[in-house]
Amino acid sequence: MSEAITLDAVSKVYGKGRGAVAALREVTVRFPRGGFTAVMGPSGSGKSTFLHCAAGLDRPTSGTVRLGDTDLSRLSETKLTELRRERAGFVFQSFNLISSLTVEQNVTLPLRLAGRRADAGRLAELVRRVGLQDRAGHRPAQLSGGQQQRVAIARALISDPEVVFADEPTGALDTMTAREVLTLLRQTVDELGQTIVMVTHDPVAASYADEVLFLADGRVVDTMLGPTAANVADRMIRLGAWNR
Ligand SMILES: Nc1ncnc2c1ncn2[C@@H]1O[C@H](COP(=O)(O)OP(=O)(O)OP(=O)(O)O)[C@@H](O)[C@H]1O
Repeated sequence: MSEAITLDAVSKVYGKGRGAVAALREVTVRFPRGGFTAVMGPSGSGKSTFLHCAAGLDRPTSGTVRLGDTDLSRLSETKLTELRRERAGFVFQSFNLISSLTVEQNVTLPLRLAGRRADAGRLAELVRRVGLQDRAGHRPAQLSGGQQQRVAIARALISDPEVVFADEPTGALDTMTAREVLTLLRQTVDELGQTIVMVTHDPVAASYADEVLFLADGRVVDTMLGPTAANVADRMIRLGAWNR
């Protein structure tokens, strides 16, 4: 099968009765292997819920999520945790590094949690790829925000995951640093064939993707191939994303 992730009629309802909120409504999407997809939409449109359901961090109320051929709804919590650790990588806005561990120890943590050892060659290659070969023994507090996010990217890639989920990966970075991080993500797609799904509110960040998925009110309302920042911004304005 050529899809990395498939969502079929995925709905997510928070709460019950009159207070219930439908955060996702019958969302059906296929993410191709080796593709870089950005997910955008106004505040409250369901982006985080979408990412959490797609990544097996949260369970849909109905519908099916598949990673490769694996139906996530059939997995126990333990199996789901294993799947996330071994077959997915995560990059968050706030880096989520462990402050007492060095760069190399942070990068290899997912493997060690799975009881596996890092291949020394692969670790060195990844640390070099993210430009931190001179910082391998440093701790996060000794690094800039951009460097910390590059550690997080190497950590996301160490298990050679089928997909990397990125949640506002440049949200805490200045413009220049954000571009370096986005270029690095783009290179992992072009050079390693990595699949990336990235939630962002930034049209410039979205322009690094192959395709943009626009959510509004829990539904996919549009897609855009070969996005430019200007086209994405225009579409977001028409969705009322930045109305006050
Ligand atoms: N744990 C929860 N309990 C109740 N409602 C929730 C919960 N999480 C999200 N929601 C609601 O679901 C809807 C979608 O939220 P979600 O966080 O997925 O949107 P988003 O597009 O990521 O928003 P933002 O851009 O502001 O982060 C919103 O109406 C939100 O209030």
